[in-house]
Amino acid sequence: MMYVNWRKSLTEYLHSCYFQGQVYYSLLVLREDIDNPDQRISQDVERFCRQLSSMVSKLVISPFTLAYYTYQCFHSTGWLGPLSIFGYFVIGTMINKVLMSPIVSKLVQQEKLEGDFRFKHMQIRVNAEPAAFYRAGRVEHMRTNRRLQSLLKTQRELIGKELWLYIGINTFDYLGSILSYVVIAIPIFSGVYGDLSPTELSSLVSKNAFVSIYLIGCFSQLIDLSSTVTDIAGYTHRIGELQETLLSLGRKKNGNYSEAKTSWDLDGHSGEDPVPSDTAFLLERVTLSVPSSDKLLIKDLSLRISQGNSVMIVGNTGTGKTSLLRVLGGLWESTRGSIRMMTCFGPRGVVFLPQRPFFTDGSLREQVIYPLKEIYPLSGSADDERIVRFLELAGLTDLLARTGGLDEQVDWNWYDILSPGEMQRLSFARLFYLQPKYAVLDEATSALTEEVEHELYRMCLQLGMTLISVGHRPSLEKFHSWILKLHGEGRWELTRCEKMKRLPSEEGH
Ligand SMILES: Nc1ncnc2c1ncn2[C@@H]1O[C@H](COP(=O)(O)OP(=O)(O)OP(=O)(O)O)[C@@H](O)[C@H]1O
Repeated sequence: MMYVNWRKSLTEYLHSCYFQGQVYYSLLVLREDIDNPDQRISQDVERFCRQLSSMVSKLVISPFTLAYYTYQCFHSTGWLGPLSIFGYFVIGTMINKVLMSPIVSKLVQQEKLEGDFRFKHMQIRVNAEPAAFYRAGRVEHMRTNRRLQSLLKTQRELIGKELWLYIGINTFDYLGSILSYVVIAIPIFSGVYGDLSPTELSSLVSKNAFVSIYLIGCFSQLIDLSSTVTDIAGYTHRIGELQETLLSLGRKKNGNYSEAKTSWDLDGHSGEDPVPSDTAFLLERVTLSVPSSDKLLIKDLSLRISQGNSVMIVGNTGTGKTSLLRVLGGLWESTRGSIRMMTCFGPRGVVFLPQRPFFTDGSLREQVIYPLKEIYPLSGSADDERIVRFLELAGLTDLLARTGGLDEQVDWNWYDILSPGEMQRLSFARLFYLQPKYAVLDEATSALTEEVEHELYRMCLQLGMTLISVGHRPSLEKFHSWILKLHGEGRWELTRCEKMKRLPSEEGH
């Protein structure tokens, strides 16, 4: 029995070494993740602490059990027993090391990809509303799936490699059981136990009985399996819940916005309702309340937003300016009245610049052309020139140098390396690139100076966009034909803006 315990102690020790490797690499990955502020850190810290306490307990106990059983083994078999067991496990360790090395690097890769995948999820959760304004569902789905696929591929490779390690560990377990018989056989056949009766001898041998050792092993495997089954049951439950939620959301889909309008239209067909081509939104007696509290924001608003008639929405904080844009974008439903969006999302229709700029992962080009997956409508150097020109117009020439080119794959988080003003400038570069007929700007220049704001708005008008903007500065009024003032509690006021007329003469300067 003592040989068996010996073997177990050494196996445990080897496992703890392997475990130590895992923990060490977890630490490296953790450090890498700290560079990217991520909810994952708290989970990793928790996991790490659990692993660490388990490892420390094993490392503390192992030397004592090793010393004790070495002595016991030496006592009953002489030097031969401990030496053969040590030799056996040294060979085992060497083979295990060969099998473990590729696993450790794969494990690191898997942890990194898992972190990237979770980070992407977190990014979408945090920026759900801005992403929805961009109708970026499909493109973000594609990008997230790409990360998931590479994570799954690495996990499959890891499982393949772990299989060989487990085969190795089990083989050593099995051969170790036989070795325990061999070790006890040596003193028996060399006459050390010559004075024992056959009954006493058989009881000595039965202490190392192979079947009982293996049976215990089988039972512990079964017990291990039950924890796996518990995990699977938990995951299945969670996935079931998610599926039910998605199904119920699908059923509740906003009737005012058809499937065609949930994505961007690049061909210019809105697909339904033959309507005056110069109208973007038609609101008839719209009443709008906050969904969660029924707080009345706008009552009986009728408005037609058509080409050339830019509208500026003003009002105090919390009066419902952004909420009105949410309704226009189909993110919220109105309480009463009808809202018709008569154009499509995208370059031929309307593009929203949400209050919080939204950036995805990827190169500078991907930020500018977002949420398009590919450049549009030009390609090659002509498109590069356009992008560079629009970056210049947005005042971001230095960004091109910082990123090292339009297509340089950067692994930074765009939110970390851009100032709020630069984020807004980059959003405008995107808008210039997409050149929609209508641009909905929600405090899109709040972090910029009046001069820069003037330049950016002037450029929008030069590119033929009709603006629907939310803003606080009176200096913005001159870019709009109408001012919609929200007073709160449902009250509003629509006035014609005379200042707009002065703009063309200014452009001459
Ligand atoms: N997602 C939400 N869920 C519930 N209530 C919300 C949500 N977003 C905003 N509100 C509430 O709706 C009201 C109007 O908010 P909204 O964002 O439209 O204000 P706003 O006029 O754009 O203000 P600001 O000038 O600060 O941007 C506020 O009382 C706000 O607390």
